[in-house]
Amino acid sequence: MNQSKEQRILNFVLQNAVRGDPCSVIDAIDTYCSQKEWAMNVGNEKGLILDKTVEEINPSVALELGTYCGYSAVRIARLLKAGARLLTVEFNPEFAAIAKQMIEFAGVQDKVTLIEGPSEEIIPQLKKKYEVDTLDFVFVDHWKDRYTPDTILLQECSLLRKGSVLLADNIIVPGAPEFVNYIRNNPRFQCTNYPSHLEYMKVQDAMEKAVFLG
Ligand SMILES: O=c1[nH]cnc2c(O)c(F)c(-c3ccc(F)cc3)cc12
Ligand SMILES: [Mg+2]
Repeated sequence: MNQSKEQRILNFVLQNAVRGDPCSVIDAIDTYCSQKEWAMNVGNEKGLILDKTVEEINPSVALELGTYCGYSAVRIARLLKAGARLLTVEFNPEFAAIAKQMIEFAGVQDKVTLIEGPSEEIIPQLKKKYEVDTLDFVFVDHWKDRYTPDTILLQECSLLRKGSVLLADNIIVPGAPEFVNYIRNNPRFQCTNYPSHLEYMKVQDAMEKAVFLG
């Protein structure tokens, strides 16, 4: 049966990166996706904005919505302090299976809990089933139509505290105009826009940071 693009990305990592070395996994994915096949990893330019945000917050508990192949899960987990953890949610079973192998090969599996399912079902389970109190950091990178409803759901489930930081990808491409309108006009969030480029392309994109004010 024909291999998927995501399987080809994983194979390239297994053959070209170093087991247990997250940076080599990140570099291998970026090499493959810039030279061979484009894929929707956050990439290295926006990835540096993600890195700086994670380092600034130094989160104990982080949530990622949209795992895909695990590129940003590895990016985030490699920066987490001892005992800190990342919960990452992926709806697509094929993507989740690839991401699991990617996370394990990178050697960050002890910091990462990969949860397969729709975000609207997983978010309400985080407190009781996944023993989350509140989230220090949320990387929003799943599907533009879920950005606003899931941000509202996080608040309804009391998962945000004063100072919790959301970082959303793809503000320009594919774009999340309804989310931008919601979050920038919501007095409970302090927003900052970070212009950048679409992964592996010379196309304008941006990330939006939103700090919950409590
Ligand atoms: O669906 C997505 N979820 C999360 N991140 C994405 C992304 O970073 C993209 F670039 C894109 C994208 C896909 C096709 C294009 F032509 C442009 C952007 C999509 C997603
Ligand atoms: Mg994205």
